[in-house]
Amino acid sequence: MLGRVNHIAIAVPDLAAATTTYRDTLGARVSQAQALPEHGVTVVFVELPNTKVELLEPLGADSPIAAFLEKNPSGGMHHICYEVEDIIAARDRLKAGGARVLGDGNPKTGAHGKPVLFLHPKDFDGTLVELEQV
Ligand SMILES: CC[C@H](C(=O)O)C(=O)SCCNC(=O)CCNC(=O)[C@H](O)C(C)(C)COP(=O)(O)OP(=O)(O)OC[C@H]1O[C@@H](n2cnc3c(N)ncnc32)[C@H](O)[C@@H]1OP(=O)(O)O
Ligand SMILES: [Co+2]
Repeated sequence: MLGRVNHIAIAVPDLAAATTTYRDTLGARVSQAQALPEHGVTVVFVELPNTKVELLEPLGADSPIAAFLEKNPSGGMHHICYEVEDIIAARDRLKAGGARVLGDGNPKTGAHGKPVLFLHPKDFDGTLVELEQV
């Protein structure tokens, strides 16, 4: 079911500072910031030869990453995104196996304009899993 790792996400308290760290200190290519109000975050992507790192900071009052940053004020690894060919088939197979799909269970459009879903971290070894249909 799983394809490539599309991105690994790091939640940060200050996206501009984290962008400077990756661009200047680490010499990486970093995209322009994308505000995603429907997801409660602003993101940039660090472009790497074999995958991407998504840096994300809260956007708005109800950001889903606010509690994470309260527990991890310096930031931290937030989720891993795997590519799938058929996100509905993946969702249905996972739900049939008892996994919790977050939100209303229907895919939303992610930062890449593709359908995404999130799976509860408690069902996947303490790791928030995002699936992106490619
Ligand atoms: C889609 C746009 C973009 C893209 O790539 O295209 C993005 O990736 S946007 C990313 C931001 N959006 C999301 O993360 C949506 C899914 N996330 C959620 O719905 C919440 O963050 C949730 C439910 C995973 C956690 O919410 P919250 O922290 O408010 O709830 P709890 O405090 O009740 O947490 C429950 C339990 O899970 C642990 N937890 C929370 N976040 C994480 C995490 N990132 N990794 C691992 N574990 C996590 C939390 O510590 C609680 O554990 P407990 O032992 O009960 O304290
Ligand atoms: Co993501």
